[in-house]
Amino acid sequence: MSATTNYINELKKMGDFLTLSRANEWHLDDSEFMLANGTQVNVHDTGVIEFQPQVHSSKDIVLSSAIHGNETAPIEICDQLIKQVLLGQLQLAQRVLFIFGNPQSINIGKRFVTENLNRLFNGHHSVDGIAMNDERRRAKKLEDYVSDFFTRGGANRARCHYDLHTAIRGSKNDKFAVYPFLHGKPWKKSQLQFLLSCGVNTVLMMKSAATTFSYYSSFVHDADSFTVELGQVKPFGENDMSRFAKTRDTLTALISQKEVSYKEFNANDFELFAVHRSINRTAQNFSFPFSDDAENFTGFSKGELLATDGETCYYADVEGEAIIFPNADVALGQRALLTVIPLQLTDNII
Ligand SMILES: O=C(O)CCC(=O)N[C@@H](CCC(=O)O)C(=O)O
Ligand SMILES: [Zn+2]
Repeated sequence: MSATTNYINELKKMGDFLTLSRANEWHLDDSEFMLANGTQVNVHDTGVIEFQPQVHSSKDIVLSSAIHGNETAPIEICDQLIKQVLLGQLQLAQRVLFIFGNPQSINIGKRFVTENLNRLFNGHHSVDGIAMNDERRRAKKLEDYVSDFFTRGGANRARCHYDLHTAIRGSKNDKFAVYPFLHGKPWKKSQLQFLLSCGVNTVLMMKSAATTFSYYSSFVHDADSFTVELGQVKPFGENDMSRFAKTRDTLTALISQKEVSYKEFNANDFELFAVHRSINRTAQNFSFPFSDDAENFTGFSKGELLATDGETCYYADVEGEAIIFPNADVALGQRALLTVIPLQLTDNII
């Protein structure tokens, strides 16, 4: 029996695509098969599995996790959903592409192996003069799988991509989403309603292009795409999965129902923030004046020190400027801190 036939039989029996992906860190031969309920399954690579239901569908949905390998809660959520589909316990109504981004980084329990995968999308994987590595090759492949998935779905279908993460630090607003820069296109209430149903009431609106997976799908494929932060990083086995029940139930409904109705849009249900600025680390001696347990969304008074990058000191220039994703250990040239300020809804929302 070939290795591929072997893994197909095992998948049909156990539904454990996560273990299969972790056992094949950077490559898995592709394969296709059909479930008893008529769902077409395509394994494109390690960590990349597509489901197409027999019924007519209207949405092409990408659910990614493990773009950072130590962010385990989203991996567990997706693992459960994939198992339910493979074992015929969940009947899909929509096309879905699940992605475990970086199986080797899951195995080593780290954010990445050589380089942060989420800084390599939108073409940043291939830059003249910079040597390729496993994460760069993986970023390119993931772009291609997403591109192929949306292209085969065809035009005039709803496209969405939820890239699921957890944050390194605790957050005053435990769950939040990053809405990639839309280049002037309007934000969508329907997407905020979906996020709220997931238990995410806090959204940061980016104001510039990025190298992230969610920005790639949004910019290149016009998908409704978000980075979704589902609480704080924990090792496998330490996540209280009851904290993710709303997210799991909403994702289940999204992929298994023809249409899902959400609570009517009410701006008061949300806390929206505009990204005020992004501070990059450019010097070896980069530091924050606050402790490692300072939470995301902690606000600073105007004039307070936010970060020191070599000779440059950054001070809050707006009252209440709040910190997001502070990380002094990033590679030189990369984002070490985002700051945000509250955003009042404008009319650029439909
Ligand atoms: O908590 C942190 O410092 C990082 C959590 C994380 O991985 N966040 C994403 C956000 C991506 C985006 O800006 O859309 C990342 O840093 O890649
Ligand atoms: Zn992450």
